[in-house]
Amino acid sequence: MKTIVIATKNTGKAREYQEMLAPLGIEVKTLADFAPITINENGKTFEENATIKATTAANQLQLPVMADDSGLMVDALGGAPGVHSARYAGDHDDAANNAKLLLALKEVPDEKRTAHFHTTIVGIKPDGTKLVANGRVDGHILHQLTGKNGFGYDPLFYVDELGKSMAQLTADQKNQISHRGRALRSFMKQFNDWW
Ligand SMILES: O=P(O)(O)OP(=O)(O)OP(=O)(O)OC[C@H]1O[C@@H](n2cnc3c(O)ncnc32)[C@H](O)[C@@H]1O
Ligand SMILES: [Mg+2]
Repeated sequence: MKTIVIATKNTGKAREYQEMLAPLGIEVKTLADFAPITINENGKTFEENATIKATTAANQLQLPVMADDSGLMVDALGGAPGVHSARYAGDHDDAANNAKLLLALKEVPDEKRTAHFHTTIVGIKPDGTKLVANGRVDGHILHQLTGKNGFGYDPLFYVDELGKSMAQLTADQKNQISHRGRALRSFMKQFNDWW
Protein backbone atom coordinates (compact mmCIF):
# COMPACT_ATOMS: atom_id res chain seq x y z
CA MET A 1 0.00 0.00 0.00
CA LYS A 2 1.26 3.49 -0.90
CA THR A 3 1.26 6.13 1.84
CA ILE A 4 0.99 9.81 0.97
CA VAL A 5 1.42 12.73 3.33
CA ILE A 6 -1.02 15.62 2.93
CA ALA A 7 0.56 18.75 4.39
CA THR A 8 -2.57 20.04 6.08
CA LYS A 9 -3.71 20.95 9.58
CA ASN A 10 -7.35 21.13 8.48
CA THR A 11 -9.25 18.05 9.69
CA GLY A 12 -12.08 18.60 7.18
CA LYS A 13 -9.68 18.49 4.24
CA ALA A 14 -7.82 15.51 5.69
CA ARG A 15 -11.06 13.55 6.01
CA GLU A 16 -11.97 14.26 2.38
CA TYR A 17 -8.57 13.06 1.13
CA GLN A 18 -8.94 9.92 3.23
CA GLU A 19 -12.41 9.27 1.78
CA MET A 20 -11.21 9.73 -1.78
CA LEU A 21 -7.81 8.00 -1.61
CA ALA A 22 -8.60 4.96 0.56
CA PRO A 23 -10.64 3.32 -2.26
CA LEU A 24 -7.54 3.69 -4.49
CA GLY A 25 -5.46 1.78 -1.93
CA ILE A 26 -3.58 4.87 -0.79
CA GLU A 27 -3.14 5.53 2.92
CA VAL A 28 -3.27 9.21 3.94
CA LYS A 29 -1.11 10.72 6.63
CA THR A 30 -1.27 14.38 7.64
CA LEU A 31 0.96 16.75 9.58
CA ALA A 32 -0.76 15.54 12.76
CA ASP A 33 1.13 12.22 12.34
CA PHE A 34 4.55 13.88 12.62
CA ALA A 35 6.48 16.24 14.88
CA PRO A 36 5.22 19.84 14.51
CA ILE A 37 6.26 21.70 11.33
CA THR A 38 6.02 25.48 11.02
CA ILE A 39 4.66 26.60 7.65
CA ASN A 40 4.47 30.25 6.60
CA GLU A 41 1.59 30.45 4.16
CA ASN A 42 2.55 33.87 2.83
CA GLY A 43 2.16 33.31 -0.93
CA LYS A 44 -0.04 35.48 -3.13
CA THR A 45 -1.65 32.66 -5.09
CA PHE A 46 -3.12 29.24 -4.34
CA GLU A 47 -0.25 27.61 -6.20
CA GLU A 48 2.38 29.56 -4.29
CA ASN A 49 0.81 28.63 -0.95
CA ALA A 50 0.34 24.98 -1.85
CA THR A 51 3.97 24.88 -3.03
CA ILE A 52 5.18 26.43 0.24
CA LYS A 53 3.22 23.88 2.30
CA ALA A 54 4.33 20.89 0.22
CA THR A 55 7.98 21.95 -0.07
CA THR A 56 8.35 22.73 3.64
CA ALA A 57 6.91 19.36 4.63
CA ALA A 58 8.76 17.34 1.95
CA ASN A 59 12.10 18.87 2.98
CA GLN A 60 11.52 18.22 6.64
CA LEU A 61 10.02 14.72 6.34
CA GLN A 62 12.06 13.54 3.31
CA LEU A 63 8.87 11.99 1.92
CA PRO A 64 6.66 12.79 -1.10
CA VAL A 65 4.04 15.29 0.04
CA MET A 66 0.83 16.74 -1.36
CA ALA A 67 -0.58 20.07 -0.19
CA ASP A 68 -3.92 21.72 -0.85
CA ASP A 69 -4.51 25.45 -0.91
CA SER A 70 -8.08 26.39 -1.49
CA GLY A 71 -10.62 29.12 -1.02
CA LEU A 72 -13.90 30.76 -1.87
CA MET A 73 -14.09 33.47 -4.54
CA VAL A 74 -17.19 35.69 -4.39
CA ASP A 75 -17.78 37.74 -7.53
CA ALA A 76 -19.58 40.62 -5.78
CA LEU A 77 -16.56 40.97 -3.48
CA GLY A 78 -14.04 41.10 -6.33
CA GLY A 79 -12.92 37.52 -5.65
CA ALA A 80 -12.59 37.83 -1.86
CA PRO A 81 -11.96 36.08 0.46
CA GLY A 82 -9.87 34.11 -2.08
CA VAL A 83 -6.42 33.11 -0.83
CA HIS A 84 -7.35 34.68 2.53
CA SER A 85 -10.38 32.40 3.03
CA ALA A 86 -9.06 30.65 6.15
CA ARG A 87 -8.46 33.92 8.01
CA TYR A 88 -11.13 36.14 6.44
CA ALA A 89 -12.47 37.17 9.86
CA GLY A 90 -9.00 37.11 11.42
CA ASP A 91 -8.70 33.84 13.24
CA HIS A 92 -9.28 30.66 11.21
CA ASP A 93 -12.76 30.43 12.72
CA ASP A 94 -15.45 29.02 10.39
CA ALA A 95 -18.39 30.61 12.25
CA ALA A 96 -16.78 34.06 12.28
CA ASN A 97 -15.80 33.74 8.59
CA ASN A 98 -19.37 32.81 7.64
CA ALA A 99 -20.82 35.68 9.70
CA LYS A 100 -18.46 38.16 8.04
CA LEU A 101 -19.37 36.87 4.58
CA LEU A 102 -23.12 37.19 5.25
CA LEU A 103 -22.62 40.75 6.46
CA ALA A 104 -20.50 41.71 3.44
CA LEU A 105 -23.27 40.42 1.11
CA LYS A 106 -26.21 41.81 3.11
CA GLU A 107 -27.39 44.16 0.37
CA VAL A 108 -26.41 41.91 -2.56
CA PRO A 109 -29.37 40.35 -4.44
CA ASP A 110 -29.52 36.65 -5.38
CA GLU A 111 -28.47 37.05 -9.01
CA LYS A 112 -25.26 38.81 -7.94
CA ARG A 113 -24.27 36.27 -5.26
CA THR A 114 -22.31 34.06 -7.67
CA ALA A 115 -19.16 32.40 -6.32
CA HIS A 116 -16.84 29.46 -6.78
CA PHE A 117 -14.58 27.30 -4.67
CA HIS A 118 -11.07 26.66 -5.98
CA THR A 119 -8.43 24.10 -5.00
CA THR A 120 -4.84 23.87 -6.14
CA ILE A 121 -3.02 20.67 -5.19
CA VAL A 122 0.77 20.63 -5.38
CA GLY A 123 2.80 17.43 -5.03
CA ILE A 124 6.49 17.74 -4.17
CA LYS A 125 9.04 14.95 -3.80
CA PRO A 126 12.19 15.41 -1.69
CA ASP A 127 14.16 15.84 -4.97
CA GLY A 128 11.86 18.76 -5.88
CA THR A 129 9.80 17.03 -8.60
CA LYS A 130 6.52 18.93 -8.71
CA LEU A 131 2.98 18.15 -9.87
CA VAL A 132 0.16 20.72 -9.93
CA ALA A 133 -3.59 20.21 -10.39
CA ASN A 134 -6.59 22.51 -10.06
CA GLY A 135 -10.33 22.16 -9.56
CA ARG A 136 -13.35 24.41 -9.11
CA VAL A 137 -17.09 24.26 -8.46
CA ASP A 138 -19.56 27.07 -9.16
CA GLY A 139 -22.44 28.21 -6.99
CA HIS A 140 -24.16 31.00 -5.08
CA ILE A 141 -23.86 32.36 -1.57
CA LEU A 142 -27.00 31.70 0.50
CA HIS A 143 -28.64 34.14 2.95
CA GLN A 144 -28.36 31.78 5.91
CA LEU A 145 -26.39 28.77 7.11
CA THR A 146 -27.97 25.66 5.57
CA GLY A 147 -26.94 22.06 6.31
CA LYS A 148 -24.65 20.42 8.84
CA ASN A 149 -22.06 18.49 6.83
CA GLY A 150 -18.66 19.53 5.52
CA PHE A 151 -16.65 22.42 6.96
CA GLY A 152 -15.69 26.03 6.36
CA TYR A 153 -18.05 27.93 4.04
CA ASP A 154 -20.01 24.81 3.02
CA PRO A 155 -23.25 25.85 4.82
CA LEU A 156 -23.37 29.11 2.81
CA PHE A 157 -22.46 27.66 -0.60
CA TYR A 158 -25.37 26.64 -2.83
CA VAL A 159 -24.22 24.15 -5.46
CA ASP A 160 -25.96 25.15 -8.68
CA GLU A 161 -25.74 21.72 -10.31
CA LEU A 162 -27.31 19.88 -7.35
CA GLY A 163 -29.75 22.47 -5.98
CA LYS A 164 -28.50 22.02 -2.42
CA SER A 165 -26.02 23.66 -0.10
CA MET A 166 -22.59 22.01 0.05
CA ALA A 167 -23.31 21.20 3.73
CA GLN A 168 -26.49 19.32 2.75
CA LEU A 169 -24.53 16.90 0.58
CA THR A 170 -23.28 13.53 1.81
CA ALA A 171 -19.51 13.12 1.91
CA ASP A 172 -19.64 11.12 -1.33
CA GLN A 173 -21.81 13.70 -3.08
CA LYS A 174 -19.48 16.53 -2.05
CA ASN A 175 -16.37 14.64 -3.17
CA GLN A 176 -18.00 13.93 -6.58
CA ILE A 177 -18.56 17.59 -7.46
CA SER A 178 -16.25 19.60 -5.20
CA HIS A 179 -13.28 21.75 -6.19
CA ARG A 180 -11.13 19.35 -4.13
CA GLY A 181 -12.56 16.20 -5.72
CA ARG A 182 -12.02 17.62 -9.20
CA ALA A 183 -8.47 18.75 -8.41
CA LEU A 184 -7.65 15.35 -6.91
CA ARG A 185 -8.98 13.40 -9.90
CA SER A 186 -6.87 15.60 -12.19
CA PHE A 187 -3.86 15.06 -9.89
CA MET A 188 -4.35 11.27 -9.86
CA LYS A 189 -4.28 11.11 -13.68
CA GLN A 190 -0.63 12.16 -13.47
CA PHE A 191 0.16 10.55 -10.10
CA ASN A 192 2.03 7.45 -11.27
CA ASP A 193 4.43 9.44 -13.45
CA TRP A 194 5.12 11.89 -10.61
CA TRP A 195 5.52 9.18 -7.97
O1 LIG B 1 -3.51 25.25 5.13
P1 LIG B 1 -4.09 23.97 5.70
O2 LIG B 1 -3.40 23.47 6.91
O3 LIG B 1 -4.28 22.91 4.64
O4 LIG B 1 -5.62 24.29 6.18
P2 LIG B 1 -6.43 25.65 5.98
O5 LIG B 1 -7.78 25.48 6.59
O6 LIG B 1 -5.62 26.82 6.44
O7 LIG B 1 -6.63 25.68 4.42
P3 LIG B 1 -6.31 26.83 3.37
O8 LIG B 1 -5.11 27.59 3.78
O9 LIG B 1 -6.32 26.17 2.03
O10 LIG B 1 -7.57 27.77 3.52
C1 LIG B 1 -8.73 27.41 2.86
C2 LIG B 1 -9.96 27.91 3.59
O11 LIG B 1 -11.01 27.98 2.60
C3 LIG B 1 -12.17 27.39 3.09
N1 LIG B 1 -12.41 26.12 2.36
C4 LIG B 1 -11.51 25.39 1.63
N2 LIG B 1 -12.09 24.28 1.15
C5 LIG B 1 -13.35 24.31 1.58
C6 LIG B 1 -14.44 23.43 1.43
O12 LIG B 1 -14.32 22.28 0.78
N3 LIG B 1 -15.60 23.77 2.00
C7 LIG B 1 -15.74 24.91 2.67
N4 LIG B 1 -14.76 25.78 2.89
C8 LIG B 1 -13.57 25.49 2.34
C9 LIG B 1 -11.95 27.10 4.55
O13 LIG B 1 -12.36 28.22 5.28
C10 LIG B 1 -10.45 26.94 4.65
O14 LIG B 1 -9.99 27.23 5.93
MG1 LIG C 1 -3.95 27.39 5.49
